[in-house]
Amino acid sequence: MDPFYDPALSYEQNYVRGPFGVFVEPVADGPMLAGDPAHRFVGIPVRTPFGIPAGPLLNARFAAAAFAHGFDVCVYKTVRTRAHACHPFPNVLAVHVDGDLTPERARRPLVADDDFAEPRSISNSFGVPSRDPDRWQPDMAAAVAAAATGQVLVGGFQGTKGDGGAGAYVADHVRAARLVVETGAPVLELNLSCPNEGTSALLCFDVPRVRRILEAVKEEIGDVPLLVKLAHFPDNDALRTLVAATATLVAGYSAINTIPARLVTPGGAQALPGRDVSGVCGAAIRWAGLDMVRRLARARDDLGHDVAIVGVGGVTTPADVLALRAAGADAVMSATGAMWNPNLGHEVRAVL
Ligand SMILES: Cc1cc2nc3c(=O)[nH]c(=O)nc-3n(C[C@H](O)[C@H](O)[C@H](O)COP(=O)(O)O)c2cc1C
Repeated sequence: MDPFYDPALSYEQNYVRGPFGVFVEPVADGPMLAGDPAHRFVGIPVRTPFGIPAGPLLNARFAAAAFAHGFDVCVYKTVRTRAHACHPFPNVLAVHVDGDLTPERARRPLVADDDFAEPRSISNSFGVPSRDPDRWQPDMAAAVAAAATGQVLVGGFQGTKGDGGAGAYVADHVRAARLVVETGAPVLELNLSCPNEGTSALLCFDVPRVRRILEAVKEEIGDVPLLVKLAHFPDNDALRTLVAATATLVAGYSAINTIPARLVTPGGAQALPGRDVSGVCGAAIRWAGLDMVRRLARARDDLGHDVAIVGVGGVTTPADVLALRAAGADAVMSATGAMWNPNLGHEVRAVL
């Protein structure tokens, strides 16, 4: 099936012309025939606690198509407080991993090309592009409005480092959160784990800084549920420290983001212009999403916190969704899997 985001086109071309494939075909029964919301997600009634995480849904047209095709919990691609350019093309490549992308395997280069065969793992390297808030706020509001009964749009955002030091960085997160709330998004998701920012030190591993940011954001947004997006934590003590320090400030944790690895062409040259490391997602990281959900669920139970867990990583089938739910996920999302199978929402509705 043709993906709804076309890797052969630039981010900008996808933004302007997309989505593609099944997502632009008419929907027979329409989203309004979704039936009664049988589940709750962070207190909100939803038809199914399944959808698409931050990334593939570039704007309101993509989000509306995802809702219409039965993805009931959808995250708008992460935005910033100011315009930010996309990394140079290409942004999505096929990545060839023989088996799981373990921490040990991720230390060696991976071959990347445009052969998107199954089992499908890909890399995405955008650098979290954003339009100016004047542009994305009305569009995010349109995405919020595209949700039918039993569906929810999550507003994805992150802070941007500037010249102003730690205080300004915290303030930028607060401003971003406020701008997202202004769109009417009923749930927010703060990305603490982008590996495509040109730094190996992901924000989610810096617990004191994360806590400072979350306290300030929480103060700003009050009761609007806030999710935070995490990377895979190899160290379980570090994960438990993060949960203990933040669980009273958030409505839930989404895990995982991509796993960074060095990408080379089949000939051994650097695969992407200007950056040698890129985030890998899809089949090869399924083990890591499952592992994080299990450990987050254990930490939640041991520490006695009432937080939601959103399982992400390598989900391509309804069986993958059920496995993450059995591991403790309250909701499940698929990026790579949904891009190449836009019918996955309907397939998951049949089992949840
Ligand atoms: C095209 C694409 C763009 C992405 N952009 C973002 C983003 O802007 N913010 C974010 O938090 N995660 C982003 N991600 C990561 C996904 O949300 C998800 O965590 C990751 O792809 C693992 O899920 P998967 O194995 O189902 O793809 C992106 C993923 C893809 C495929």
